[in-house]
Formats: sequence, structure tokens, C-alpha cells
Amino acid sequence: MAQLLRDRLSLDTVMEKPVLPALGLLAILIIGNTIIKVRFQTIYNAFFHPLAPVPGPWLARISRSYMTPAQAGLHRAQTLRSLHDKYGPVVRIGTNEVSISDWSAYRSIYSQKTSNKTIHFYEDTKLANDGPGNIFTFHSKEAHSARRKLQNPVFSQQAVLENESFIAEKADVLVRRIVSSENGTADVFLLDGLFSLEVILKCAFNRHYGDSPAGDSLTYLRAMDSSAVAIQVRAALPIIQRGVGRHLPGFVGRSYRGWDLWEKMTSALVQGFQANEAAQDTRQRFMATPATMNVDGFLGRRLNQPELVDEMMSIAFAGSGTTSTTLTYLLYSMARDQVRQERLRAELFAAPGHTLGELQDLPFLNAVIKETFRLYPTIISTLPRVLEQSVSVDKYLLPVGAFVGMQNYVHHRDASLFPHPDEFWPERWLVDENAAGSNDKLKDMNAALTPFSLGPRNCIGQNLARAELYIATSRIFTKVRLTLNETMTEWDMEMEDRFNIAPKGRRCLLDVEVLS
Ligand code: HEM
Repeated sequence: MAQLLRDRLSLDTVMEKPVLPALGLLAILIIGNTIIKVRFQTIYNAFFHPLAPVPGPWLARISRSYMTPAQAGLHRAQTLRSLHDKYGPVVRIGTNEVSISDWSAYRSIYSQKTSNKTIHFYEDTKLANDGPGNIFTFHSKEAHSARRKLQNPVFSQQAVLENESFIAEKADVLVRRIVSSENGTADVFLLDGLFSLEVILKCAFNRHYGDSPAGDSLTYLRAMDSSAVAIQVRAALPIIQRGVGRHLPGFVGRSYRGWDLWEKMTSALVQGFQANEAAQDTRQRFMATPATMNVDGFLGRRLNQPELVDEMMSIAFAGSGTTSTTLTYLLYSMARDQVRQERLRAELFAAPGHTLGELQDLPFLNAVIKETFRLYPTIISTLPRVLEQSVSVDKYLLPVGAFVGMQNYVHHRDASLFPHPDEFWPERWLVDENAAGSNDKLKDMNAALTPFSLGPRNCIGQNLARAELYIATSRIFTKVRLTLNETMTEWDMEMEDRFNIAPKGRRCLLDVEVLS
């Protein structure tokens, strides 16, 4: 027995002894291997990656998250501008990512063949709860071009002209709201938001809202705006889907519940339109009609309910905040500059008429709108793309698979094309055609002005957006004189980069004088 025990003990000892060192060795090997791998990857990224020759901050060579703090701080575009000032037109901003500021590269980067939308960025903007994606988010080029074909007719210039009376009607409501603002001070940030949303809801669903700024359209606007936080939280933490998020406390939970409400309201609009309007709209005038009635060529059928709701939420989202912030910055610029405001008014009063066509012929109005697009491009930030073809920019060859991006905020401030780039100076667009080289310069300025982007994923709603800006601007400045309210500070109107801009103070208070 004693011998047995001894044998057993010695066997255990024999068994135990090598186990610990073996585990230790394994751990050391695993850790060592990881360190070597990480080191190797880091060394590769820093020195041998195809993007290694591209200049940029040292940390960006080895980290994918170099831009995260700027993005979280809502100043990504401004940070990129400083990086371009320091490093030149092509800057490496991540292990596999570059930013480009050379406007002449825009057309090739954003062409059908060269690139595609990055999945991780755009997939996050699926909007309906069980929605499969929408025209804005599709990665598949076939799915996207079929959806674009389906929707294009209701966004054409012809379609916008047919809906001109709707836009004028809503612009008149906007003017009445401005005029009747409390104490003669209007918050045009809020009122412009309602205006562009109500234009969309009218043009999409034939839905009309009254003059009161405190009706259902305000509830819709607030619900849509409040969901921005939840959309970002879901993107950063995919585990927090809608079902979980709506139960969270505080502003995050509120944002998820706002998102639910926005979807519910859109769904009700879609159902109302299906029941009462769609089949009667034989001229296919309303933006919801083709998506409701016609076959999507990629799917080979009509859109089902979640697809339709997702699509309409994306149109409301893409089409309202964009136009309204542009209009807000236009009014702000004019309210700060009475001389230019008078010049604009004089041009409007002297115009033969105020139809869209007539307004689009007015040189100073055109210059004011272009300058607003240049200085306050509502989509301020990077439109991220993944390269499907290698492309040369400056002296660098950017390989297939690299993430690339350009941002209006940066190339719209290219001082070689736009002297005094941070100044609102509409006269820069009124080029003397007889001066030497002026036409070439104007051609370049126009080519560098890309507020609606270019290529297959450019803005489908740009005709409508332009029409809203021309009509609203003319209606406002022929009825009222605007001046900046004394409580407004520069900080209030600083642009926050949320992809789309928002003024930091979330208000734009203007004092209103009704013209006799
Ligand atoms: C001043 C107003 C507007 C500006 C500056 C603007 C700008 C843009 C830009 C830059 C893009 C490309 C985004 C990207 O590639 O990620 C875009 C796409 C889009 N915009 Fe606009 N937009 C405006 C108004 C509108 C309006 C009024 C609508 C609809 C009613 C609209 C609907 C869309 C849609 C659906 C897309 C996605 C198109 C696609 O991928 O095929 N936008 N817009």
C-alpha cells in the first residue's frame, strides 16, 4: 500500500511537474506570437503598406482610430483641413485610409467604376426597424441603380417645376411664420426646418400642415432630429438595437423612442397615401408614388411595407435638414450684411417675375446661393468610399481596397481658387467675362463646388433643394428685412460636423422688420 501510494504520488508529481511549465510555455508562445504579429503588422503598416509613402501624422500610420477623437468631438472636417494645410493634398489618416483635398480628383474618385460606398459607414443608416436599407445605404451597385431608376422621374427638374406651386405655398407659410414671430425675433433655424420638412411631406405624400408652427410637422421634425443620437449609438455599439435602446434611461433612451415615433409617423403617412392617393396619382407627381406603385427592377417586384417606410424615412431625412441648414446659413449671412441684403432685394424687386425660371436668371441671387453652398456646404464631411480601381492622386498611387474620402468643407476652402476662403463673398462668382483667363477660373470654381456630390451617388433631390432655396429666399427678402439678433454669438453658428452640419447653438435668431 505504502509502495502504491508512493508510486501514485511520484506519478502525480511526474504528471504535475511538466504540466505547469507546458502551460506557461504555451502562454508565452501565444503572447509572443501575438506581440510578434502586432509588431509585424505595425511595422508593415508604418513602412511597407502601399499607403506608406503618403504623408500624414505618425500615429495614423499605425492606428485605424486616428480620426475618432475629432469625429466624436464633431470637428472631423475642420481637423482634416488643418491636416491638409500641414501635409498637402493627400494625407494618410488611418492605416488604410486617406483624405484628399485636391478638387480636381473629385470626378475620378466618385465615379461609378473607381469606388463604392463603404459598407460600415452607410449600412448604419438603415432607418426602419426591420428595413432592409434604402437608396442612400445600398452597397450593391445593381440594387442602387434600380432604385435610382425607380425614383428619378419624381426628382427631375420637370417634376420639380410641376410642384413649384407647392414650394411657393410653403415658402409663403414660412414668411408668415417669420413675420408673426414673438417680439419680432424669428428663430429661422427652427422655421426653416419646418419649411423644408413640410415641402417634402407635401411633395411626397400630398400632406398639408397649417400655419401653426406647433402642429404635427413639429412633432415629426423633433422625432426625426432626436433619433440622430440613437443612430450613432447603434453604429458604435450594434448590440444596442432598437428593441434594447428604447428601454434605456436618459437622453439615449429618449432618442431611441424618438426614432420609434419617427418610424411610426412615416408608416402612417405611407399607409394613408397608399389608401387614398397613390392609385389616383396617375401623373406620378408625388415622390411616394413610384416607390409605392412601380416595380423595382432589382427586386423584380414592388417594395414591401418595411422597404417603403425605410425609403421614405431616408428621403425625409436626406431632404429636410440639408436644405434647411443651407437656407439658415444664407439668411444668417444676409442678416449680418445689410449692404448685400439691399443689393439682393433691389435685384428681386427689379426682376420681371418670381417664377423659379425667372429667379434662376438673377446673377446676384445665384451668387449668394453658390457662396452659401461653398462656405456652408451642408454635407460638410467625408463621403467615405472604398477603391475598386487603383487611382493616382498627386504623386501617390492609391491601391484597390483603400478607403478614400473628400470633404466639401476642405476643397471649398481652397485658397488658390477661392481667395479669403473663410469670408462670405458672393461677388467672387460675378466674374468679369472680359478679363483675361476669367472664364477658365470660373470653370474651375464651378468644378470645385460640389455641395451635392457627383457621380452615381450624387444627390437625387438637388433640383428640389435648389428650387426651395430660390423660392424661399425671394419670398423672404421681398417681404422682410432681417438683422442678426443681439443675443447671437459667433459660437451659435459655428458648424458642428455631424456629416450634415448643425449650428452649435441650435438656433439662429433674426430680428424682423416687415417691409411696407
Ligand atoms: C441643400 C440641400 C441638399 C444638399 C446639399 C444635399 C447633398 C447631398 C449629398 C452630398 C449627397 C451624397 C451623400 C453621400 O454620398 O454620402 C446626397 C445624397 C442624397 N440626397 Fe441630398 N442634399 C440636399 C437635399 C436633398 C433633398 C431635398 C432630397 C430629397 C428630397 C435629398 C435626397 C438625397 C438622397 C436620397 C441621397 C442618396 C442618393 C443616392 O445614393 O443615390 N437631398 N445629398
